[in-house]
Amino acid sequence: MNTIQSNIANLPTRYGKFKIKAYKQGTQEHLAIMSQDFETLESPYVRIHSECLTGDTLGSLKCDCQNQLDLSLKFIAQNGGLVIYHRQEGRNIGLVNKVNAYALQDQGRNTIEANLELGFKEDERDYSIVGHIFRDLDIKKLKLITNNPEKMQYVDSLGVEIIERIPAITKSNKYNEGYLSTKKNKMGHLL
Ligand SMILES: Nc1nc2c(ncn2[C@@H]2O[C@H](COP(=O)(O)OP(=O)(O)OP(=O)(O)O)[C@@H](O)[C@H]2O)c(=O)[nH]1
Ligand SMILES: [Zn+2]
Repeated sequence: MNTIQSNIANLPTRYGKFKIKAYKQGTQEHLAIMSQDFETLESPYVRIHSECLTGDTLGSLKCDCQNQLDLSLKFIAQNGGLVIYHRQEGRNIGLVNKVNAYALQDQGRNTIEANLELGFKEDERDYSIVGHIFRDLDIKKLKLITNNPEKMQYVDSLGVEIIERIPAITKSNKYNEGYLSTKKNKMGHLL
């Protein structure tokens, strides 16, 4: 798919100073958020963060997304690396479908059952933009911040070496316990 990209700009944040670059693939726009020293790093820390408006922005307690994003931005500001803000909301089913999935979860379905009932796979994400960003930013080895083995397999399939996996585990609460246990027991997440 045709991809266009922006120039690099400065982004000072509450976590520290970053540089950002935007990429557009089809109708989706994504961000690479880099530490100041990014270009000097041989094997940067990398977080591929999947967009979750309800968690990242609204502070929803139904998932662990906001805590993971917070942890990643803090860690990368301090230790050097890159957060890819991968804008595939709701494991790429979009907001309307994700809210419908949440309505089904209100009736007792788990996160996988709700997706299947709406006619989607349990995970519809496509990581091709990540490969594009790695090539663009010349990343050949990295330390990946994730609990998701599928992300590791994807990075591996690009021929990019994962030197180390850093777990992205945050404190659970009574609203996301079920979600986290489904991810662990049914989706193979390393939790
Ligand atoms: N369809 C759907 N998407 C959800 C639900 N809860 C969270 N999401 C989305 O799931 C994505 C985050 O996936 P997670 O499984 O939490 O984590 P991950 O990105 O696969 O793995 P980590 O790298 O370990 O964080 C985001 O795009 C969220 O919007 C849900 O119940 N249904
Ligand atoms: Zn979330």
